[in-house]
Amino acid sequence: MKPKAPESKTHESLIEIKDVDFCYGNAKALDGIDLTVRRNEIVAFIGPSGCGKSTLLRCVNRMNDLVPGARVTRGTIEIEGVEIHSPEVDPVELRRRVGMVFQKSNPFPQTIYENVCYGPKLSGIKDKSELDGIVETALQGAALWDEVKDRLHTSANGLSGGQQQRLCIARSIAVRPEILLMDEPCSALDPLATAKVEELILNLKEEFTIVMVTHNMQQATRVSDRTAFFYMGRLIEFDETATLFTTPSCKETEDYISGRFG
Ligand SMILES: Nc1ncnc2c1ncn2[C@@H]1O[C@H](COP(=O)(O)OP(=O)(O)OP(=O)(O)O)[C@@H](O)[C@H]1O
Repeated sequence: MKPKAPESKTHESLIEIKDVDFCYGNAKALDGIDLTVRRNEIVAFIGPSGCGKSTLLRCVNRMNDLVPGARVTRGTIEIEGVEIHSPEVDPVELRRRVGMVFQKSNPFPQTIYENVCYGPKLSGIKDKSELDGIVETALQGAALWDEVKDRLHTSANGLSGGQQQRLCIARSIAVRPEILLMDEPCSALDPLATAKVEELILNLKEEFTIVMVTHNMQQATRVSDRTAFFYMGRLIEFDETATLFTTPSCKETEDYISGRFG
């Protein structure tokens, strides 16, 4: 008898959000969100402006902790079965495991090399050859190595917008996170740079689990496995991307994807 193949990790739940309400002061921004993200999938969050996509994204690595008065008021968020607000979870370590890429690329005003090895250095790595290896691997992973390998010690500000965004992705993956959160990572890029970053995101899926906010519905269809549609702080529908965009179950989803509002 053939030995049983090792169970695929593809469908394992990595992030489990259960019945989450979130408030900024007294204003409720999220209402009863239930959503599970599987390992090595790409989930897209879509919906009209102000519906809570970025808020939910920032809940996953507790970035909202930095906003005064902002808090989860109900429900739980677990990563690999551990509630991220429990006392044993160090938010700094959580943010290493759950990296973030922002809408506008934000390289530090330093060299390309220094940008990528910033996180690893902070975590105590000092050995030059180890850092060199980390920088090369991260830049390769971000599909930027060939373009910058001869100018690693020049300023990151000399890169194009698309290259800067890939540098920020390299900086995020240099600390080996498990999850990458991306908040409209292509919204400041032209179509060519967007295509490169989208291709990169698809490749990163082999190693990472990705949750991305996008206003671009074509981008969600090109890149994501599953899509979540939000409206006024609620998760209206969450399904396989092809299903959600072709045969949505809810009227609000249909109205939004067909451009009737938003
Ligand atoms: N720092 C903040 N303080 C107070 N309210 C906030 C803050 N950030 C967001 N909000 C409010 O929370 C709600 C959800 O905002 P959020 O940014 O999560 O929406 P979004 O769907 O990501 O919007 P967009 O697509 O425009 O980025 C909005 O009503 C917004 O005004």
